[in-house]
Amino acid sequence: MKDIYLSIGSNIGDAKKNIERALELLKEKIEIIKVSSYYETEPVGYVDQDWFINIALKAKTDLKPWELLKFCQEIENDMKRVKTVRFGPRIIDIDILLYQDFESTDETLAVPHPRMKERAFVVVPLFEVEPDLMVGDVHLKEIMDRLEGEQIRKLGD
Ligand SMILES: Nc1ncnc2c1ncn2[C@@H]1O[C@H](COP(=O)(O)OP(=O)(O)OP(=O)(O)O)[C@@H](O)[C@H]1O
Ligand SMILES: Nc1nc2c(c(=O)[nH]1)N=C(CO)CN2
Repeated sequence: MKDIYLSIGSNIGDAKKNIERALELLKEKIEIIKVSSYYETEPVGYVDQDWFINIALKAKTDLKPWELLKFCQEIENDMKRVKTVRFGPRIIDIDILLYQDFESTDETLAVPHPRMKERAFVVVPLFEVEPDLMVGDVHLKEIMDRLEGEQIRKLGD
């Protein structure tokens, strides 16, 4: 079994429920080890949209990297994700952040996720799940300390 880290986000409808549904569907093929708190996060990239709810999780799986991508995309499709503008609103978005020590720069599957280090909505929940994580040769704590001031708060705070 390989260790994997995923990021999940939603900003349409009941975002928390959408994420809970995605977690249920993910459990069919991956063993979830730890899920972060739910975070309300300022939209990044395309700002004229509602805030997101984001989480990160650690899991174990026997799926190969591209099988995992396909599985995540099937869940997005099952949940009727409709593509609009780039970085725009979505019912559910599941990104593969890390897959054991696998590395790829392929456009269809880039791992470690190429934009994860600059995104507080990824790094803050991930830090909660695995504070000692290394991303390549950089400690996640160092990445956290370098983040710009993008707004993020735990749901309910
Ligand atoms: N690590 C990865 N996890 C998920 N999808 C990936 C990854 N690397 C590349 N992709 C590809 O990205 C494509 C577009 O994904 P998507 O529409 O979710 O992008 P986005 O969420 O708008 O942007 P971002 O990738 O910056 O989060 C997918 O078709 C998928 O093949
Ligand atoms: N806060 C936040 N902003 C985003 C998100 C997201 O999940 N959370 N996803 C995006 C597309 O990848 C673009 N912008």
